[in-house]
Amino acid sequence: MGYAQLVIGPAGSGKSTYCSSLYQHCEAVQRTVHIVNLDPAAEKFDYPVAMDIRELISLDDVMEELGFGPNGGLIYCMEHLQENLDDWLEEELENYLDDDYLVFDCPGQIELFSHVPVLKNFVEHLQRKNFKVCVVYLLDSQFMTDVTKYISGCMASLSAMVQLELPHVNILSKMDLVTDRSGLKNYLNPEAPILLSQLNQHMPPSFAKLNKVLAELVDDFSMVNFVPLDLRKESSIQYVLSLIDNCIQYGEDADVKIRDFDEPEDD
Ligand SMILES: Nc1nc2c(ncn2[C@@H]2O[C@H](COP(=O)(O)OP(=O)(O)OP(=O)(O)O)[C@@H](O)[C@H]2O)c(=O)[nH]1
Ligand SMILES: [Mg+2]
Repeated sequence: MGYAQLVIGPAGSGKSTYCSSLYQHCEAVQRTVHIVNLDPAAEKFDYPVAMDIRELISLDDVMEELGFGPNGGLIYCMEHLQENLDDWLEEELENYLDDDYLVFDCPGQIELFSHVPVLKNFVEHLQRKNFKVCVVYLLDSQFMTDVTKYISGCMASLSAMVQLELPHVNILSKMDLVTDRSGLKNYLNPEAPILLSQLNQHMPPSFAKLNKVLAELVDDFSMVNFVPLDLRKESSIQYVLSLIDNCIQYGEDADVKIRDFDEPEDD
């Protein structure tokens, strides 16, 4: 049994920075995680790269040789990854043992978790290999400054939940940039009436009906809740990690084993 986080979210939401902070945190508490780069366009890393999609295919080559633009090129690369799950990924995974914990740093194009089945197939492959996978969706705290941006971020998260059907943790990243925390609660646990009134304030009256449906969707499902993450604080990273671990039952199996072993048997 292996464990995995699939770190997704809009471009620039802080995925790679999260991965590197997580790596450092784990190193400090003497826990091993392996960070995998799944972004064929990535150029520099603040974490040791355990596996790298660029060894399979690089965006530069695809753009140069096939004439794709950056976004089309990225989708091409990810589809190439999908076609190579049985060889490239399979071979790479052989380097990891049963209890290993992998963190996949994904590209930021939201197409990847809205309508292209690549990540879905990727995850299914991991599951066949006995990995327990949790989606970690990052949204930049700056999205709170504009409720219309925020709701689109929620929709993207919902779409990942629906498409990937996995345990899912939403994170509001870059909390160090938030100075005014007064309205924070409304964004961490959004409620329909508040969202609705804010949306209506920001959009022309013709959107009222749509706003109502959107606000209710986010609220009704109670699926979109965010956990704030402030990378300056070890306690914040620790808390987020414990939530994710809990979702994939990391550590629980080990506990059970110890308990089984310790407890005397009744005759
Ligand atoms: N202040 C602050 N800035 C951050 C934080 N996390 C990331 N950033 C900055 O936000 C920018 C984007 O961060 P990345 O980690 O590269 O974001 P990403 O989601 O990996 O971006 P893509 O891979 O391009 O989608 C960088 O300039 C980071 O320095 C944070 O917690 N606080
Ligand atoms: Mg990145």
